[in-house]
Amino acid sequence: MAFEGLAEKLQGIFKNLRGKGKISEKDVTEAMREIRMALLEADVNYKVVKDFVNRVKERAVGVEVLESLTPGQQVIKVVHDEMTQLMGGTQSKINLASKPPTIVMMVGLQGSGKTTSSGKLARLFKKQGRRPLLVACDIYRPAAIKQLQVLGEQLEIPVFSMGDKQNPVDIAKAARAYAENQGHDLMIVDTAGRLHIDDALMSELENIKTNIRPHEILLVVDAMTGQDAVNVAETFNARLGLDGVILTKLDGDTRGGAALSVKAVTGKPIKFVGMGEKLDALEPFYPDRMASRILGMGDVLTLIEKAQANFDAKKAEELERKLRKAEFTLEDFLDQIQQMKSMGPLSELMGMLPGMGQMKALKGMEISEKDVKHTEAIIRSMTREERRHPEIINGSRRKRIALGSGTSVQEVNKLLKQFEQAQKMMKQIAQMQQGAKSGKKGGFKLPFFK
Ligand SMILES: Nc1nc2c(ncn2[C@@H]2O[C@H](COP(=O)(O)OP(=O)(O)OP(=O)(O)O)[C@@H](O)[C@H]2O)c(=O)[nH]1
Repeated sequence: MAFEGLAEKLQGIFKNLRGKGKISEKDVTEAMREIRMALLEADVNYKVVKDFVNRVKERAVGVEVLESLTPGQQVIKVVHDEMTQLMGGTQSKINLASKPPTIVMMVGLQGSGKTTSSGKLARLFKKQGRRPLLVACDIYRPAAIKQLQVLGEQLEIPVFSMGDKQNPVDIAKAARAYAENQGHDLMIVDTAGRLHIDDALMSELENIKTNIRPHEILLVVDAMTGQDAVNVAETFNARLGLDGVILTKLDGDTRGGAALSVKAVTGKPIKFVGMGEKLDALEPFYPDRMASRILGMGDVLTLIEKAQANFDAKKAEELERKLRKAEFTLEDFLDQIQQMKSMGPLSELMGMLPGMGQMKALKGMEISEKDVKHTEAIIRSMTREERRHPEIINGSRRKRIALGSGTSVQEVNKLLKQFEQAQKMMKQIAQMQQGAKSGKKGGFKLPFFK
């Protein structure tokens, strides 16, 4: 996960502060020195670090912080606020045209994830009820047009292309006429990239910009390249005037410097972040939520949104009913696993839970894709009766299930044990829920259930 090293260090520093009943200016100075080091090690631009630390320190040594009842918490709040500001304060959205189609021009270096992000963005807009058109203007990289066409097919979004013999400016102009004709309210233009910034690339992009006057120019940069990404953003901004940035590959183990420096250095906000290779792995960028993730406070809001987008409301209701009656079967267990899987990698989900980032022990416990596949295979190899009444699964049945699922008897045993524990836990939760409903002390409500 991105930011892991930084998050760990910051949490260590905060733990120290929280542990003190009263903190002095000297404590703050010491903490700021450590924060400065942690940010520099995370590859945040040195000037950005300097300004950031100065701002935090100025606020943190104020009377309202030091004299407060919870000075440690107050310092953390100041860091959170300033970090949110550093990344742009609030979410920045795409500029939409008052008269459609909105034209979004995607620019960036080769391999930054430009073509993939064009597809992901088109998908997001389609989900919001728009009619996007993808436009293939990268005539230099032989496979680029094909790549966009394949993405278009997967997403069921039309792709406009005129092959690689026409001038990109002409293609873009023809695409706009086509979009107007066909009632597309949005077009996303995938332009060519180069390995390095060069004059020919910039001139071509300027030319396209002058001719189609896009409402939004988005630069795609790879978070893994750290400060290089920030330099690239500065150069593109100087020549083209960007509206925003898409930071890709934030699912990798980047130290986080780019995310924290781009806005401060270029003045242009990050609008989306790429969180994986899959086409649904593009998220709107919320500075406050990202700051929470970095500071180990979790990102419960994004987690809830993901859950809402992926969990089937009917199934959730059904599950609640079963929970109440303590009728949780292996079939439900399989359903749960499948729904969890569609929310994305477990490691990413755990990073969004408050305090989870710190729990090193959990890392070892992480369920791999392979485990999930085996669990699915085992449950699928059971008969309906066995799934509903696992207590009938005796030795010979276990052998048959192991054989059928291509696993071992030990794995089948392990799964049945895990299920038994899950069932016990579910029973307890159900009892506590009943307690909560009847107003008994100690009851609590399950998240995601009304
Ligand atoms: N892990 C991860 N991989 C990504 C992400 N975004 C893109 N990629 C991968 O990065 C690689 C390059 O992406 P492309 O979209 O082909 O890059 P491009 O910028 O269009 O490259 P050119 O067309 O050559 O300019 C592909 O393998 C993508 O799957 C992301 O957010 N996370």
